[in-house]
Formats: sequence, structure tokens, C-alpha cells
Amino acid sequence: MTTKIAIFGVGLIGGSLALCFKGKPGITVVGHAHRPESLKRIEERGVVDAATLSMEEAAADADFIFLCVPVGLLEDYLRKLTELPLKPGCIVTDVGSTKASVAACAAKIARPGVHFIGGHPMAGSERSGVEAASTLLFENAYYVLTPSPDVPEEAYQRLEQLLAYTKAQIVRVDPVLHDEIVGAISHLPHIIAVALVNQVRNYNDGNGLYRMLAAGGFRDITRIASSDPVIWRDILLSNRDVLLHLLKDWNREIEGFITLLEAQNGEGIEAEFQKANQFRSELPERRKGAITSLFDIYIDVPDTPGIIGQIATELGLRHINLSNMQIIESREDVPGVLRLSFRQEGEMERAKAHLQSLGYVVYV
Ligand SMILES: NC(=O)C1=CN([C@@H]2O[C@H](COP(=O)(O)OP(=O)(O)OC[C@H]3O[C@@H](n4cnc5c(N)ncnc54)[C@H](O)[C@@H]3O)[C@@H](O)[C@H]2O)C=CC1
Ligand SMILES: O=C(O)C(=O)Cc1ccc(O)cc1
Repeated sequence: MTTKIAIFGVGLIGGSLALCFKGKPGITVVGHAHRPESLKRIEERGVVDAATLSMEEAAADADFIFLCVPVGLLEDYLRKLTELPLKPGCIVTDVGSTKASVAACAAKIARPGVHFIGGHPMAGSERSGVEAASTLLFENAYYVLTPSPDVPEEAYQRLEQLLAYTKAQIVRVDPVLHDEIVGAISHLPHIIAVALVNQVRNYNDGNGLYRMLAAGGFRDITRIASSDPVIWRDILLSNRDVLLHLLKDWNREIEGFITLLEAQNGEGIEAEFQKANQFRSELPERRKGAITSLFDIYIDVPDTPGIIGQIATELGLRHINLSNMQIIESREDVPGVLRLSFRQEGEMERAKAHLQSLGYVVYV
């Protein structure tokens, strides 16, 4: 007996799920695309067993349906699906970054024999599209499921079992609580990153030195400002009420700093850093959360032509995936420091060991 999985919206998340399931015993993965160009991209990337432009064909006889489209389209897709003949016992799930609105919609249009279980894999990246899909995206990440109380335990278990292929850790959370928490730890940071980049962008209009000097740390803390505008428009609008609340709290935090600075209150500033330091040191180590970390190593490199190409080639030959490469400083008489970033801790460890074996001085 085969298990059919239909994926609507085969982009970064849909494509990564498809890669986790494809080729597993008894599983067939069918991808749905809304236009011929997307269909071509999915086929070229080879993430599914079959791809189609027909919703009906994709959904027919599916045991699991994953909705992996932007949040603003989820309710539309749910409505369209309820008009199609679905296999009895079919599980419909989604991967949207907000959960309350889609749960409310599913409850309204629920029909017997079809189980909706909201989901949110809390790993991703600022990149989008099927080209960025990876089997490793969800490994060691949390995957939130938000079943309503009337979802049978048997259906929940079936989905949980299937998701074991992602190697993520499943967590059950109430959809409204999910939106409050993820609003604070993911959506608010995205707004802050975008606002910060745009603030500096405005200063840079008057003096290009801002951009020139804004490397390193600025780049790190604003990585997520490069996220897809349409995906994030939908997320923020969908979690509007929570975010308006959080932004008011954020204003109060910033006001606090203004007051401390105006009063030249050094002790107060120190106390703020100490509080933050303490809480941050208690964050779980190295597990992927809503904001994915990169794993960095630093290497001293002599300023000789071709050295960077040599390092990249060495890693490429060993199939070690490099996510980013940056020269921190390079003057003629000083060795440069090269930063290599990896999305997987394992890749970072392999790169470190290999480069050390070649005689490079590597720091973590
Ligand atoms: N980007 C991330 O890191 C994460 C995103 N999510 C959620 O996953 C969902 C998908 O996001 P990504 O995979 O990042 O985006 P993506 O842009 O890589 O993929 C979106 C997919 O939806 C399709 N699509 C776009 N517009 C469409 C339309 N008008 N009609 C039908 N299909 C359309 C696209 O062709 C693409 O296949 C979103 O709901 C997002 O909130 C969840 C976790 C992480
Ligand atoms: O790039 C990052 O670190 C992210 O923030 C990825 C991300 C984006 C959206 C989500 O709902 C969850 C994770």
C-alpha cells in the first residue's frame, strides 16, 4: 500500500518537506504548482515524484496534504480543498508561520472524515524558492503542531509519525499561544531587523561610509531583513493584533534606553546588559529555533592571490556546503581573517577538521 503526499506550494518549505519524504518506503510525493513556470522549477529541482497544475489531481487519493503557500493564501486553499473529493481519513496540514487564523478557518469549514492539523516547522531561512530547499532544513528544529481538541489522536499520531522523516522535534501548542510566542521571538525580530536596515539606509543616502563600514555584526543581526517581502507581508498582517501589542512593548524598551542615556545612568545601562546577558545565556544551545543560526569558523589567511578560491575548492571537493564566506580584514602586511559560515553544525565541524589538517589556524 502506498502513502500519497500532496504538497501545495513547492518552495523553500514545501520543497524541503518533499525532499524529506521522497524515496521513503511506500511513499509517493506529488507537488502542485499554480503556474507553468513554477511547475518547471519543481521538475528541474527533482524534489517530487510527480508535479501537476491541477489541484484536483494533486489532492485525489492523498493521505496527507501539506499547504506550503504564503499565509495569505492558506484560507483560500483550505476552502478550495473542501470542494474536492478527498480520501476518507485524509490529513490536511499547513506550514504557515501563524496558526490562529488558519485554525479558525479550518474549524468553520470542517467536514467529516477530513482532519485539519495546523503545523509550523520552526526552521527556515531568509532565502526562498524550491532552489533553496534542503533535506536538512528541519533537522534538530522544533516543529509545532496545533491540533484542535476534536482531532482524533489516531490522526495526530499518523502525522507525527510521518514528520519523523524531517528529524524535527514535534511540540503541541495552542494556536493562539503559538502566535503570541512566535510573534515575540520571530515576527518582532524581523520587523526590528528591517527597520534597523532602513534607518541606516536613510543615513547612507547622505554618506556612503555607513554602508561601507556596516559589515560584521550589523550584517549578522540583520540577516533576516533579506527575507521574502510577500511571505513576510502575509505573516505580519496575519499576526497584526499580537504585533501591535509587541511593538508597543518594544517602544517602551527603547524609551527606557532614551531615559537612561538622557540621565547618563551608567549603572542602569549596565543592569540592562546584565539582565539580557543572563537570559541569553540560558537559551537552548545549538537547537534550531524560529531564527536559524549559522555556524561560523574563522581562519587566518595570508594575503596571497587565490587563497580563498583554494579554501572554497577544498571544501567543495569534500561536499561540505558553505553558506557564506567573508574577509573580515585584509591588509598587505597583516594576515586576513576569513569567516566561513555553515547552516549545519556537522558541516562546520568537518570543515574545521579538514582545514586544520591542511595546516590552517582555525578558530570557532
Ligand atoms: N521561509 C521560512 O523560513 C519559513 C516559512 N514558513 C511558512 O511556509 C510557507 C511557505 O514559505 P516559503 O517556503 O518560505 O516560501 P516560498 O516562496 O519559497 O514558497 C512559496 C510557494 O508558494 C507558491 N506560491 C506563491 N504564490 C502563490 C500563489 N499566488 N498561488 C499559489 N502558489 C503560490 C510558490 O510558487 C512557492 O512554491 C509560508 O506560509 C511561510 O509562512 C514556515 C517556516 C519557515
Ligand atoms: O532565517 C531565519 O532564521 C528565520 O527566521 C526562518 C524562519 C522564517 C519563518 C518562520 O516561520 C520560521 C523560521
